[in-house]
Amino acid sequence: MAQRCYVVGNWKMHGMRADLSEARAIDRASLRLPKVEVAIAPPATLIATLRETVTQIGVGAQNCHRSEKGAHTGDISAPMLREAGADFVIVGHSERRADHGETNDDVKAKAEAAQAVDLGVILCVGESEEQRDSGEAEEIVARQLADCLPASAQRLSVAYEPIWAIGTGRVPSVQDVGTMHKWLRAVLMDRYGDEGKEIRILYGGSVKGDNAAELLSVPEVGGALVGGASLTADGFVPIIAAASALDEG
Ligand SMILES: O=C[C@H](O)COP(=O)(O)O
Repeated sequence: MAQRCYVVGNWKMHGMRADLSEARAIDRASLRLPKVEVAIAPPATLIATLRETVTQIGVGAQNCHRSEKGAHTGDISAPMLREAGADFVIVGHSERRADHGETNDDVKAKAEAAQAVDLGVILCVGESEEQRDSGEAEEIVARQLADCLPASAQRLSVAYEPIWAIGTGRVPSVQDVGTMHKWLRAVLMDRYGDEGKEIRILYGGSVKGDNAAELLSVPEVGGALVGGASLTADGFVPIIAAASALDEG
């Protein structure tokens, strides 16, 4: 069965209670666009409230600890996120790798911790500008993915996010996105066999209403992980609408 396109907003360190009105508007719009699976990952402080606020869209977290509990001041575990109302968690975002020194081993452990409590996982990978310029982006990102993959494909999605495209307004060519997604699909099938065919591979990095249709129509692109443009209904709904229109086309 063909899966719905998955469009996920990562609010990063943005969002106060007042911003939930945007999430409500996105939720209402999503009711009119049921062919697309929509979700928002707000900051942890808003997960429980967002869960109670929306009815159509998924609610996720942006990180979890690799352990279930313990002496880890300031951290939040996967079971805690689940209890707060999260459906999924993003792991391995390049901002977490850069800001908190997360390694591929950490990312894999976090993904497995999330799966252990039946949270969906969006596992992020992506190359730096230097790696792209050196002509080795595909090999490097495919290896990064192979090193991060959890033992099971349960509720797993992957997000390809070239670091140089995040928040910059720059996007790779559709050819480059297509080539990368093909490589990532090969890694997933190599690891999980036929199950690897079903894993959605999202594209992330400067997705907006005006480039979403083009990016989402690339073969093997199963959705989008959206930062800045997901913070408002005006920015996010056109992306969801573009995904919905593609499905009809
Ligand atoms: O997780 C989302 C990405 O980092 C993309 O962010 P952006 O849409 O602001 O470029």
